[in-house]
Amino acid sequence: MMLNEYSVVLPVVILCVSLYLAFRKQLSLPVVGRLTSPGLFGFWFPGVVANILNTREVLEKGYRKVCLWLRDKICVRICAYWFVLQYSLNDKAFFIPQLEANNILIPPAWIKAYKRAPTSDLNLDGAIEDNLQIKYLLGPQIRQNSYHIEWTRDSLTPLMPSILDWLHEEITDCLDQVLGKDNHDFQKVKIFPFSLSLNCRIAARIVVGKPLCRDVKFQYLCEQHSQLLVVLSMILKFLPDWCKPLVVRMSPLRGVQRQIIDLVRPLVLESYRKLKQSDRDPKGTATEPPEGEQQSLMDSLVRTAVSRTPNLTAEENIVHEITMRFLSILFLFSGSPTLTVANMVLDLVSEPRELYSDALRSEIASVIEKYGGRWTLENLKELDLTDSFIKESMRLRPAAFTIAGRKVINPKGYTLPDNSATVPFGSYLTLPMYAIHHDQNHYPPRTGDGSDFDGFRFKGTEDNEAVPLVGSSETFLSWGAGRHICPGRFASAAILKMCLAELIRKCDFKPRNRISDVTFANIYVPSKTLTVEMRRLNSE
Ligand code: HEM
Repeated sequence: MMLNEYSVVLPVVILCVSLYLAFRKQLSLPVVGRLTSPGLFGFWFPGVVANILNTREVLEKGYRKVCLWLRDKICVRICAYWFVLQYSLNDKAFFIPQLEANNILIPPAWIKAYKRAPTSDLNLDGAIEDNLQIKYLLGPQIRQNSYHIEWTRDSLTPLMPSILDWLHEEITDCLDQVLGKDNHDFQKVKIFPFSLSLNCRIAARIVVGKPLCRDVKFQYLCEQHSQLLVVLSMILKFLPDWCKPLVVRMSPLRGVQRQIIDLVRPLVLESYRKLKQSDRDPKGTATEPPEGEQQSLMDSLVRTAVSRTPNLTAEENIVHEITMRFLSILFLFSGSPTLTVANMVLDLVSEPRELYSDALRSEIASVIEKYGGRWTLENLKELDLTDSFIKESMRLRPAAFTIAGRKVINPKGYTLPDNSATVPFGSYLTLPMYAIHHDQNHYPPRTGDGSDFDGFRFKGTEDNEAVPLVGSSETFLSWGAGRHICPGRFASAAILKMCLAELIRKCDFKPRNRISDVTFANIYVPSKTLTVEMRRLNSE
């Protein structure tokens, strides 16, 4: 048999990783996952790989509960502790051995204490940096000076009422592009790429405005950039720090960024020069909608950047800084909002039409008619069924299995709220969102056919108040939790509602079965090749 370099390198890599895992400092917490006992060399490795491939099953195993009656019987409790491996609902943390670090799952009972933990102990930036590698891909300033959070809260959200018309226009134009303006035949649309392009358009319209957001080359570059960030962050995660810049330089990323910078430059410079000439609002907040052809929030982004970065004066540095900030906002839109739009359309076509589609269509038609064909924040608030439908879709199909990940950055470690263990520096803590969202004690199945999906469960009834889409709670964690809860959730909820309303108002969909989603490690996404048959309605 011929020996090649792989037959030598691969066993050495497996041996090194196994040795590292076997001798890594062990936690005194229960372990959940396959083949997790550190036996002979190499036995950890398949266990860790199995945990990556079966994250959902492993997490559910750790969360699983016995019925409350059994839980109260002490002998069953002891047996359950040792044999059934149910931790979260017994108010215990557990950990899943992974390659990069210990991944500790916090039980729901500790969420309040978890949210209050000081940032000097548990830190989001550390978790983001390790997972998304933003420092290497978009530059260290994005998280060191994260003024886009302030911009989202103080400019984007308050200006939503004035920019809804632009976004409405963009959704319509995107549908024209995908389905054709006058074509009323059914067409197969790949739902994930469609959703990605719609969300990239929305982000571009907000930040760079028209006409650039309509430029086909610019649209292509934005979509390519968003996808490159996902792939590269996954690769960089497993490489040593010293070679990361090299890998990024060898990838197409910098080339795509350079082209985007060239296209965005004139807009940034126009806004910056305007700002220098005016002495308006030095605090960097915007209270009025922008005017003029460009119709974007570029002015407010430049103003926030300049007020939060006093040493930013050279024009070329400003161009680079603002483009990178735009690309991080674009990345935010190409993540959860893209998955949510794809998932809500898939839920719409796969759930019984008579239960949801018809009711949503008539709610949307009556609201838009009442307000003369224009969407406003006020009339979007009247879409109670639409609000609930999107929330149910987000509940059942969150973008990840766990959420609110934090890294332990205190060198002395972090002591768990029940004092059961001190988790060492570098570990990750996170909440088992998927398992909480799928817990039938919080969310009973639909009456009638027992399906998990109950699209109108969050709407108000005579006995219960509505639970709005933007709301976050210990049983609905899609927007995160605590001090880092998503600042874009108000803008995002309005945009999601308008997207679904416009899709339902303007299109007809053929029903289809929802085939299983793609799961890998913590990721849970619809398949990129899934198609939905849709056509423009004649009345439009
Ligand atoms: C479906 C849509 C969205 C979902 C489900 C979502 C969810 C989240 C989650 C789970 C977090 C982390 C919270 C935590 O760790 O506790 C987050 C953070 C964040 N989101 Fe969103 N998001 C969405 C859309 C957006 C949009 C459109 C924007 C911006 C324009 C945005 C801006 C941000 C920012 C800036 C942060 C970081 C906050 C911080 O570091 O303190 N999000 N989002």
